[in-house]
Amino acid sequence: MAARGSVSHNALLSLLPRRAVSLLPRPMLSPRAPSRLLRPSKVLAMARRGFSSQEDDFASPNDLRFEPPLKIVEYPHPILRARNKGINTFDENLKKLADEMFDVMYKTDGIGLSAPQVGINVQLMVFNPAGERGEGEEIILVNPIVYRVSKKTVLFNEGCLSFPGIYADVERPASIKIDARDITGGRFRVNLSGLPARVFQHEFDHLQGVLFFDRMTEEVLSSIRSQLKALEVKYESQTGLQSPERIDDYKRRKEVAGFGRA
Ligand SMILES: CSCC[C@H](NC=O)C(=O)N[C@@H](C)C(=O)N[C@@H](CO)C(=O)O
Ligand SMILES: [Fe+2]
Repeated sequence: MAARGSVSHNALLSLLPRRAVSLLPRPMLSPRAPSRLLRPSKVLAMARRGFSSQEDDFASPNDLRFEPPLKIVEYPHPILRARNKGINTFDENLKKLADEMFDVMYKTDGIGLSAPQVGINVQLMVFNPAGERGEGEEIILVNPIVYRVSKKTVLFNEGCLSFPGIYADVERPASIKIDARDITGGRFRVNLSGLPARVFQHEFDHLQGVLFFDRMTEEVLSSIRSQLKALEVKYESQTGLQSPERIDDYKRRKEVAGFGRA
């Protein structure tokens, strides 16, 4: 296994099934607005600069400040719906943050974790589909961008660390092509399929403020409605605040329809 925090692009490639990926720019989904297809000229300019469309809104040192041990933020905390800033400082603090995210992910039996789930609103995710320290490969992705998803979709019974104990079916593309930066700031492109594609998409959604129940059918959503309400009640009694969202008043977010395709 590669050392924590230093998973290389090559390690990621060796882990995952891979088909040749064209280097030609293709329409890309912006992390700021996942449903928006960017113009090829804009994509090219962004690729040359090496940043996503959020370059005007990067995280400051203050945005990246954290106190270990990290705690998982649960639904319906508004942090999970807040905007997540891009990262352009690849320093020791970022490595420590990723390290701490792995710690809390393993402790809570997770296979992936996004920064907003630990209260840090930035474009960072970690995952290890093996779910055990010392097994599988630890992947860290910074400023990920999805530029292609497969037409083929698959159902999977998903759980989310921000919704403890709740599992339900979510349909997502079977495979996906992404651009991202690694923990040192190096850029790479990769194709994901199988469980890595599933975990990536779940975490990528978190980076857009999208939660797994936003992608459930009405029928599936009904099956977990009472559990979601219980979390809303728990939030209200713990914080003394009104829940910022209620499943009973739920209106599906337009941008999540069609897996981010306009
Ligand atoms: C299938 S994508 C799930 C990713 C999720 N990450 C953040 O919320 C996650 O790790 N969820 C866990 C509840 C999970 O899926 N855990 C595994 C291993 O225990 C499980 O099979 O429940
Ligand atoms: Fe989640």
